[in-house]
Amino acid sequence: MFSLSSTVQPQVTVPLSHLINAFHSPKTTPVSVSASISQNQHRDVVSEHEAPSNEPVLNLRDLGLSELKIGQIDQLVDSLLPGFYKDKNVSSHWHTSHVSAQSFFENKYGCLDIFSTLRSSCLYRQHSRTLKRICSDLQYWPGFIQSRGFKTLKSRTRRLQSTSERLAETQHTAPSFVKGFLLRDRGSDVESLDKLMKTKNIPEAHQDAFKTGFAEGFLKAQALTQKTNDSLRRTRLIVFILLVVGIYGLLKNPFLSVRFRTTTGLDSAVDPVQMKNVTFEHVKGVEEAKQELQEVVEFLKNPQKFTVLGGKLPKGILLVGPPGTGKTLLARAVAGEADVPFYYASGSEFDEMFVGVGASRIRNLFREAKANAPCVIFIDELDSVGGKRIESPMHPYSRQTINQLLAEMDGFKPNEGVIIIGATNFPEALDNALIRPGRFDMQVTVPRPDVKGRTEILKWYLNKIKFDQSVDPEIIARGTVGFSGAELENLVNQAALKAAVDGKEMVTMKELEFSKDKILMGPERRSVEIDNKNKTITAYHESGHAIIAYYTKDAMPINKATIMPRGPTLGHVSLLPENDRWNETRAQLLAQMDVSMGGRVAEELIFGSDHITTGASSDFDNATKIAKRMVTKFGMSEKLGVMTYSDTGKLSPETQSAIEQEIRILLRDSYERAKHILKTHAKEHKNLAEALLTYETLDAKEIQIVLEGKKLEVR
Ligand SMILES: Nc1ncnc2c1ncn2[C@@H]1O[C@H](COP(=O)(O)OP(=O)(O)OP(=O)(O)O)[C@@H](O)[C@H]1O
Ligand SMILES: [Zn+2]
Repeated sequence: MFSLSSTVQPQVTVPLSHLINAFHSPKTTPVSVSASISQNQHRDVVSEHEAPSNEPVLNLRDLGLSELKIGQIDQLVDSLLPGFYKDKNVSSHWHTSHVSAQSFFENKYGCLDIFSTLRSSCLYRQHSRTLKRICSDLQYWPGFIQSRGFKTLKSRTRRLQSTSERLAETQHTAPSFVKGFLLRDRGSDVESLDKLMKTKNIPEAHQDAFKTGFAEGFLKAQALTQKTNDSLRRTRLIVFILLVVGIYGLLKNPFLSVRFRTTTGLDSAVDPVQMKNVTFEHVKGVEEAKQELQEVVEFLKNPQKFTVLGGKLPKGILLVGPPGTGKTLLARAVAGEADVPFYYASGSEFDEMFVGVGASRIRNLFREAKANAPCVIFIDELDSVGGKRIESPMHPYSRQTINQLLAEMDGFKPNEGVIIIGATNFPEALDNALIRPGRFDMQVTVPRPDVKGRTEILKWYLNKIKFDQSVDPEIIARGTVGFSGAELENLVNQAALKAAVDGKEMVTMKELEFSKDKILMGPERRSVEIDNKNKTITAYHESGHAIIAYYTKDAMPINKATIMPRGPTLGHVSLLPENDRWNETRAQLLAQMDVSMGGRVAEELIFGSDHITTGASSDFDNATKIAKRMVTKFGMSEKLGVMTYSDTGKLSPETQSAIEQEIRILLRDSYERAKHILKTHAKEHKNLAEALLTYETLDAKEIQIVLEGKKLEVR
């Protein structure tokens, strides 16, 4: 319950008229002041029952006392009633703890003990003796403070039951003026304060001042609580309004409402996202896919136009392609182009351990989509919901989820305007039922972009950053065979970060090359200490590769040579295909092998056969793979003919040894060709190795300058 009583003063209604009446009514009922006052008995005196609630509330101005300060009460009382406290026998055990006394009082009466509060907050500490006693007495006055607290039915009945008993006790135990109040309320004789003062021998002239002193105390307390009360009411109003507005917003806001509803598990739903800002313009390098999806856009724009002629559009389109090639982007662009809602769901969201949850989510998704047709539902990672998996302990209800998906897809008519686009990296993993006509019956391949596509994607993302005019996106595109759109976006972003770290104003080719190498080969290992001997070996090894590449007609053009350690390598030479190679010629394959051999040949020629290193092992791997494929797959061996040998382990020993023999010959010949070139160009080889030792990294132009025997400009 909403209880503020411990921190903020609750609403107070002090029946001041009682106090004032007591001061001024000359009632003369005999007084019996009890000497022994028990705290518990006193508490029990007061009950909610007896609290007069409609009494007029006086304010300070009515009494002409608005200027009187609380601190003055003590003085006032002391001067007016010198002997009053000395002989008043107030039990000292009351003062043990005003905090617990107060909470005890509250629990008991359901109202706040304002005197105790006053006493503890200001008076008690400052006037420990005199006012403490006054306040102790006042504590048992029926000054009612209606606390907005927590009351149990039990405690209330208990109070009601015991009221009469307690009143009886009061007559013997309560201070006389308290009793006066109580008894007056019940129509009995009332003891007046005047009488009390007479028994205490207060001089007549001082009695009025004494009474007003008490009145002032009450009024001060009331004024204070009234003020607090006003601000409390205002705060409550504001909190209430905020609460109402908050709940309303929660239900109205689509994003929040999704979250709100998804927390309820079974009732989860997905809300659409309007995709106005994503169009086909944003998807680069996948022209064929865009063309195929164009008709879906037309359909979404005007479903009737298509169905009038009896045409049937696919319900489901499957986008197939490697990760990061823009499948999600394409689906968004379809919705954006058609300006219809886009419902995104990831297959893994439906993969639930609990029975029915996945199926229920699918149901909700389709229900909402149908209500908002025309629209696009996109299910990413379709294989994780629609895979051909047998029910396993990990996915106990997958079958149920697939069935629900199939049922939903079958359940709406083609012209309803709902298009489901699924995306997967593994179409072969999909359940056959899903790719049957009437379901995901249109497949669109989204391949990795070719060099033209990569150039376009790089240009697109370069245009979003500051880059130098000398940047040639095509060079980067040529060096990033196999990169997806997402990887190219990342490359440009990393280059921008690198430029920022280096304090550059623009991104140049250097940063782009840097981030490309970082993605391809891992980060630079600048901290690695490589001794001069190893550095020299690496420089000659890498320039060996470069020289072969440079002087072999069918080798790919060199892009860069470096002896900067990166990832697991100590250096590398990168070559750029002029185009994506869809086909490779025999000469090109042999050239690749020769370039691979260049490193080891260089080591042998420069340092001697005893000083060759282990650094060429991956070069040999590479060369061996090419040679093996030439012999067993491409029919490029005269001896073994145009036959393919897929499982070499199952071949006859003779064939196996013949294959091995052919591979060995190819590798040996390659090694010899490389040796010949390096011997012929020993001078260039040496110059290049020295340039690498000096500059660490050389680009294509610089390599050419060195090999032409020109001097490199000092960088
Ligand atoms: N062809 C592209 N043109 C422009 N940006 C692209 C392209 N491909 C990918 N991107 C960028 O990469 C991000 C990731 O691509 P997206 O999520 O569409 O790939 P995906 O094929 O759906 O990948 P996944 O299979 O991992 O879900 C896109 O948001 C976009 O920024
Ligand atoms: Zn090498």
